[in-house]
Amino acid sequence: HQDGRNVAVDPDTRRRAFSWCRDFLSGSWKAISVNDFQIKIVSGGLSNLLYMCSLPDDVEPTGVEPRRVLLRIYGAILQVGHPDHITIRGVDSIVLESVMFAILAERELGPRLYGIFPEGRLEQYLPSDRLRTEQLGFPEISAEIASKMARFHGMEMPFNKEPKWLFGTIDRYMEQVKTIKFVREAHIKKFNKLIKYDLPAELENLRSLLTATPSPVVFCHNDVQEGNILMLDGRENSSDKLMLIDFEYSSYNYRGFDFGNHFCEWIYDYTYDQWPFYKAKVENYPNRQQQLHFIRHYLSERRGVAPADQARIEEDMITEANRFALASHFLWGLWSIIQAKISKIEFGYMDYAQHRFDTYFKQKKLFS
Ligand SMILES: CN(C)c1cc[n+](Cc2ccc(CCc3ccccc3)cc2)cc1
Repeated sequence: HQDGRNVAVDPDTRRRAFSWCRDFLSGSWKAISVNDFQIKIVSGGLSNLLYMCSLPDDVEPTGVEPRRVLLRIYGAILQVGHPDHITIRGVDSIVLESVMFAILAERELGPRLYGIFPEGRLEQYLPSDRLRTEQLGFPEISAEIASKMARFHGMEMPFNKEPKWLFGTIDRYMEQVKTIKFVREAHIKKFNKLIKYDLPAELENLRSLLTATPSPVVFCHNDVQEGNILMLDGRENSSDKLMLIDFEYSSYNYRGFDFGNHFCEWIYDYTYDQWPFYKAKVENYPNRQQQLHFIRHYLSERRGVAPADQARIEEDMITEANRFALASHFLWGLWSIIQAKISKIEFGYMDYAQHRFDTYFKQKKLFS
């Protein structure tokens, strides 16, 4: 639970938050004063600022308005390619992401949406905990992640259905990596080690391998990792206890990427509190039996598949997932090299990139 540190919220944010809650939630929110208004910081990351806003305990909602909401204030993001200045997030991505959030909210696949305005939005506050990396492998949890992913993939969304996100993003990152000039000795040494992989040549091998790997184009989450999965409070005995969140990178994409990327995230624990601030255990990558378990629950949303076909379908999906896992290593490996240059967050991005590419070449031998 991130009930927010005791950090006081600055008066200006308190005033703006209060007026958004009053104007967009209405009901009892119009009956309280700014002093009665409760606000606590949930997370003050660089990309988004999150606050929990509540009515005072002794005030009940008069109608359908929620008594507690999550206020998200869009942060400026680091525009890659211009590492020396922060630009305001591109308008197009805010509009697309807001439409996506609203549609998923209405279809009950994401948190409810109570207010939306240029600076941010008011979302349903979900009492919950984020999953821990080790929980991804728990059979019951893995089964529910698979069925939530299947529901996500079944969505018809008003976005471009050309599957250009994966290699469009990889190609863009590759161009940026080619122009990066590291100055810190530690970065230069690690970068020179990475160069030995001849990544531009390897990218062409990956492109042809995946072109030869059939994978349906569906609406993908693209970042199904433990930090983006909520374990909802009070659902201990329910089979519906998880919610996928953070759709910032969602797009039409090859289904295999969501499988393989999620399988890769079983390896990486980002909560490690010492350098390099992640823990990698390649042995945690799901084995064949765990992959089958995931795929069977993903397919269980489907009806009437003949048993003989089922075995063949499962086998093909295992190949599909493990080949697209290579794209996950490649994509986030390149992303991490760029972050090493532009990010202010203390994290072993170059070490992480090296690990992703090392694992890429190891798994390539096994799966392709
Ligand atoms: C942009 N995007 C959807 C992703 C980027 C990277 N990754 C892999 C990944 C995830 C998390 C991290 C750790 C980021 C972090 C940095 C400092 C402190 C805590 C976490 C690194 C790489 C997944 C998705």
